[in-house]
Amino acid sequence: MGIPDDEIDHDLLDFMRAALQGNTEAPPVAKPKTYVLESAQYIFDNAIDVALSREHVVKAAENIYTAMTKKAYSTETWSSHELHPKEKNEATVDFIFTMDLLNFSFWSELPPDKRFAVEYKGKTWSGYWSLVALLQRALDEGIPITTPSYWIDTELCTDEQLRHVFRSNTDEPFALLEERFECLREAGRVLCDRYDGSFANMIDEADGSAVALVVRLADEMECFRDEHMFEKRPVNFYKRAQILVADIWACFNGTSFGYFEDIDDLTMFADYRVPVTLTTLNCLLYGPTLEAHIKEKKIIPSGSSWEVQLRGASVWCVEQIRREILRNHPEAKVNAVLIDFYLYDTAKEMEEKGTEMIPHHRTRSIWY
Ligand SMILES: Nc1nc2c(c(CN[C@H]3C=C[C@H](O)[C@@H]3O)cn2[C@@H]2O[C@H](COP(=O)(O)O)[C@@H](O)[C@H]2O)c(=O)[nH]1
Repeated sequence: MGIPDDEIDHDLLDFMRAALQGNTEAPPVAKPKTYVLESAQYIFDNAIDVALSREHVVKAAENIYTAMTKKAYSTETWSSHELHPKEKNEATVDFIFTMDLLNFSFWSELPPDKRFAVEYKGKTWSGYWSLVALLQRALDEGIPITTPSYWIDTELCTDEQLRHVFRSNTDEPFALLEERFECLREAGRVLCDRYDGSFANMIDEADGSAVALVVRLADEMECFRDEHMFEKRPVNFYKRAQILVADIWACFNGTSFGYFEDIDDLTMFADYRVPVTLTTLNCLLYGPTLEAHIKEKKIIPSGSSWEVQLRGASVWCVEQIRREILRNHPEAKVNAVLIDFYLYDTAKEMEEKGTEMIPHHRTRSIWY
């Protein structure tokens, strides 16, 4: 069986053919690569504690395609969420950067009325939405929490002030608060030193490539460098760098700041919520020891073999679902980003409905 077509570098092949015919023009600039999909395939091929069910992937692909089509699931869905910013301007670019800089580790072992929560617009928000709510709350209070130059202003942006921004409406503090402050400081320094204090300028530098922007984020900001070792090899997930670019793309409907020619090259975002949906759909399977560990809500250390297998298999599973959908529906407007968004929203809907699901895995880190 030959190499799948979408893994052949056609630019390189064209260049080699031309060179053989004596045409020695400058070679094409090598396309940047995140190596997330290669990492996911390597992890999956060498995993012993996770597996995929081909039969359920095929079934899930059809069900997901049907549901997404019925819901007309598209980039427009992103802005339909109540708390997501609606304006299509640079302030929204700053908002999304801040949001995805801090988009990690919201899980809590406390019951819903005791876990970290933010009251905003008459509702109580937890998880990812508590972050979006507290950013909106700070802006309403006149605190420029989405402005990079503010994050490095030691006079105004004190830890005290940040603790006020991240205050909870319960007794539980936000997880990894100090690490979040460090993310703001580091990103603030880089954006102010190199991009005139604006992520929009960094988007410009990527020149319409989502992959180049993800690579630039991981290269230039340690807090986006979601890289680990598995079986003696480096593996990349770049979850927050990828979801940042995806959120910009979705918010701006692929235009303006959200224009990216290679958005389809992004992968699923390896978090702790979507694997629950994949498991509930019986696509992602855990070995008995790992499954028992997850069901007992025991900690899985960041960077451990189990955690890397779980994240890699989730990315690879969504890739198989994506390929299956496009195999049966070549015209479908789906990519890993929209499938991922749909799976995350489905996880939240199932949670709301009290659907019986395996608990999400417990890893505490700044990566997701
Ligand atoms: N793979 C993936 N992971 C996502 C999201 C989102 C929210 N994305 C919004 C944008 C478009 C979508 O329609 C959503 O409206 C958050 N997360 C991750 O989940 C975890 C939070 O879980 P919980 O504590 O239950 O809120 C945490 O790791 C967080 O980083 C996503 O879309 N995909």
